[in-house]
Amino acid sequence: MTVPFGGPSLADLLAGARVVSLPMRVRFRGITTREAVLLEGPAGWGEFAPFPEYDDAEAATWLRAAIEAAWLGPPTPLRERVPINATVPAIAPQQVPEILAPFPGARTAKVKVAENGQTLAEDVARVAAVRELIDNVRVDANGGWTVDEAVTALDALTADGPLEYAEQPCATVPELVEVRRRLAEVMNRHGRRRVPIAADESIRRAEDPLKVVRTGGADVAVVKVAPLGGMRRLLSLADDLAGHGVPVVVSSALDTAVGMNAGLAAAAALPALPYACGLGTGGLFVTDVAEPRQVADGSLAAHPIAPDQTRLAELGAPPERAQWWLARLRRCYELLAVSGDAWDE
Ligand SMILES: O=C(O)CCC(=O)C1=CC=C[C@@H](O)[C@@H]1C(=O)O
Ligand SMILES: [Mg+2]
Repeated sequence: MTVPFGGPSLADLLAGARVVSLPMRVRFRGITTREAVLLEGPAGWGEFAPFPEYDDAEAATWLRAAIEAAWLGPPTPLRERVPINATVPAIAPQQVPEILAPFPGARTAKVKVAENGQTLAEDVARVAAVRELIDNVRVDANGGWTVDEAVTALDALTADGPLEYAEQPCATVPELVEVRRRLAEVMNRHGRRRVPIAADESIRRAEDPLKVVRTGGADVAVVKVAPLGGMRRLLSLADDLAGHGVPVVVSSALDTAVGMNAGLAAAAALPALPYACGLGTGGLFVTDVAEPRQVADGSLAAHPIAPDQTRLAELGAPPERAQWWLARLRRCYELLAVSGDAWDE
């Protein structure tokens, strides 16, 4: 069997693998339990946690990122702390103060909108409740609107104040281009500040992550370590995006404390960090695999933390789920090995 990027063998990976299952405080992205495989290697810990519905080809990229973290370690940091945004799931307005409590000093909030089964009035009420506590608000629709719905919704959501940006208002790149153009007209007519468009799924799930930028569909790019295949790949994409004048926002993929190490390390190594990062999602778990990092003055310390053995034992996944994850890890390893992938340092 070929060993990918001169890194670990499959036996090395499995030797240090722990499958965990973390209960969540609130439903987020339709899930209430987050499962992950944590890998211990010579450079530290890495996390393999592609969402269950992803196929093996997409999941293999996440494994690449896990191996990079545990066998190669983080890139050289340029800062010690990383500013983060508060993340607000699609909850009722009354729950907003409780959701914002674990983010002391956060100056930016990201609010989920366009949730299945909810109305625009609910989105408007949630954003209004957030604005009472944090005035710089961005929204994330996860591609849930049509072009018409996005224009109507973003018009309504800016009636009482500007939005920092709207993340993935529609699913496809041509729709993002259209929304961006139509919104500029509407905002201009109302004499309001333009709503910049941020691309998330159009970057992390795309064959060509630069396409959305080249076609004029995004002002900002949301970048995540695991779906991009690692910290160094994220840094290299950020460099290409900077060449197009597009800044990045590093976000989590609902990572455990181990996966968060990689997001924070990537953010700490970026030459420019103009936006608060979506790396404050640790608070969405009831318990995490390490003592939770505390948010102070709206930022998190960037240095890596190791998982706690007692917590790992307590959070161990049920045997059938552990088997499912280890079988997935084996298949993804084979895909990486066959692709002959190599570290591009
Ligand atoms: O960006 C943030 O504030 C937190 C991260 C976050 O929102 C997400 C993490 C994981 C899965 C995604 O559905 C979601 C996102 O769409 O950005
Ligand atoms: Mg998003």
